[in-house]
Amino acid sequence: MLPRFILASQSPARRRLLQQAGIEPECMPSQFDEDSIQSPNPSHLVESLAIGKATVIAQKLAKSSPQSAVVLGCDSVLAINGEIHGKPDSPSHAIERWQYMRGRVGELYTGHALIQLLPTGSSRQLVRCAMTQVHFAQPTDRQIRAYVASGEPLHCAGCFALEGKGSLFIERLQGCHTNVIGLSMPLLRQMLGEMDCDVTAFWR
Ligand SMILES: Nc1nc2c(ncn2[C@H]2C[C@H](O)[C@@H](COP(=O)(O)OP(=O)(O)OP(=O)(O)O)O2)c(=O)[nH]1
Repeated sequence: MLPRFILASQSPARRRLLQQAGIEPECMPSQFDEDSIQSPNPSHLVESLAIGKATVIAQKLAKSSPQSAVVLGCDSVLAINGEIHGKPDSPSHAIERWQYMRGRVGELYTGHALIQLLPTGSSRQLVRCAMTQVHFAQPTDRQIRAYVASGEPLHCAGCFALEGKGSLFIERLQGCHTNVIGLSMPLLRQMLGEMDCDVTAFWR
């Protein structure tokens, strides 16, 4: 019987990454209050938020009958020149963000929290962070306005979708590219391995 893979996220991008890798997750958004955790350290921030999201769902599942399942929570932020940014607040905020980001290099951090629920009722957890450097191109103001008007950047922590129109404005990356989208797939494989789970066990 396939172990359950629970994605504690509403993110269609994260779900798509898993599905494209042959994992069909059960999506259970955590509704975790992301404002409840603040930190000047981006990796500490995203790891804390990721475990907060995963714990909400793991605790809900633990109340039902003991089962084997893994719960994955994630959180992504963009750090640029020491400032940490989540999703833009508004279209005008997204325009300002791009006018600042263009020509610069940002660091996209994604926290990953895995909680393994065992049939014995016990559980164990792992939290890791991955960082990818993002080299931004220099779109014109008109291009920035057009990109923001498309709506795409408004739902993304880095204010761009790497696999979408945003790809036009990213010169290059240094590090894992799926990490930028919201979930580092090689890191997921490594974390599952540390929990004695082979990622291929989730392939249908
Ligand atoms: N499609 C796409 N989405 C991206 C990209 N970069 C970041 N994102 C999205 C993924 C996440 O949905 C969002 C990061 O925000 P969070 O980590 O707080 O997750 P979110 O609040 O969306 O959902 P969650 O808290 O996991 O239920 O930005 C990208 O390159 N492509």
